[in-house]
Amino acid sequence: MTTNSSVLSVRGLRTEFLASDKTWFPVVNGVDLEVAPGETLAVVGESGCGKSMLAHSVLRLLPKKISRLRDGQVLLGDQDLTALSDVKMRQVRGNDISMVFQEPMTSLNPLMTVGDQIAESILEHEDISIADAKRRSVELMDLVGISEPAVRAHHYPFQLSGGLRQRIVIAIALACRPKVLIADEPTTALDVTIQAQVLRLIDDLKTEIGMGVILITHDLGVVAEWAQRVMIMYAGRKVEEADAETFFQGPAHPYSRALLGSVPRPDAQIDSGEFAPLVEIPGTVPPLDKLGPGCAFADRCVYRTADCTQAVPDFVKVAPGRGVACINAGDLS
Ligand SMILES: Nc1ncnc2c1ncn2[C@@H]1O[C@H](COP(=O)(O)OP(=O)(O)OP(=O)(O)O)[C@@H](O)[C@H]1O
Repeated sequence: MTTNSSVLSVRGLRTEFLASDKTWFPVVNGVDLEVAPGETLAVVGESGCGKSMLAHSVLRLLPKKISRLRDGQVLLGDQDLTALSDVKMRQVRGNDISMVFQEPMTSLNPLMTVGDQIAESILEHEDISIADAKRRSVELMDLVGISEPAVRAHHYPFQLSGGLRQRIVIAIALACRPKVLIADEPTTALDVTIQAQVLRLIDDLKTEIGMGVILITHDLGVVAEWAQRVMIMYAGRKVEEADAETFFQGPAHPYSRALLGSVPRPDAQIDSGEFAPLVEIPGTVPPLDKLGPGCAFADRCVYRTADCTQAVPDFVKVAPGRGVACINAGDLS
């Protein structure tokens, strides 16, 4: 069972990929998470840290043959999604859990008008007439910021810009009023103004229908504005979790600190009125199939000590809703 306050509960999730030498290596490694109704949990980390694979594992959309869900539970209410048949899992997807991917074309049918695609999604989940579903699809298009929705409802995906297509995908994802929405960089293709509109839309609906949101993003500005809780991933593992306010006041993991140092912040304004330059984190995320025995961040960490390369640090809960996986976290200045 999920806890009373959670709509989705992930326990000890481990997903593996097949390396070129035919051995399996973890890309999601023992991850736990909880999402409450009406809450946005931001999942943050550099490219290749396993954020998308975490989302794909929850939805059981992993590429077959080269990847496998090795361990763990994904609890939606009292249902463990890892134990469902493929048929049952298809009913859960797009009904109880929806996902918005980075690339909208992967989610749209090129041979159907966008209005019909939204209406079809509504009809799958609600007992209303086709005419009402079409009317609702136009309303949803309006809601996600598409001008002239009644006209554009008759367009095919290829006739719309990338940004408009992404808004259609979001309309489809929200049409069934899911319990959980997983949004993987949902606004990457959109300009900043539209990005804020779309995030506000997700936020409004989240509050209105008590949906839990997992928001995967590289953008800490987006996290600060829209997320209540933050989970930082590095090399397939959860390295820090905190409520957003606590996190921004004082991130506990050296990686989180480095990430926060790498974004321009209004409070970092320097005297000339310019923003302080970005601080890059030296090095890159190591290949996940070649990780050593210690902390995967050790090579890039300014707080590294000899012990860091001995063993992978445990994720330790330091306060309710707060945890960190760093043996030196308590001593960072
Ligand atoms: N198709 C694939 N084949 C082999 N390995 C893969 C594949 N997709 C992902 N991986 C492995 O999974 C790891 C995590 O990838 P994932 O896409 O989850 O990262 P991410 O944090 O979502 O990055 P991004 O922000 O760029 O989307 C990669 O570093 C890689 O080792």
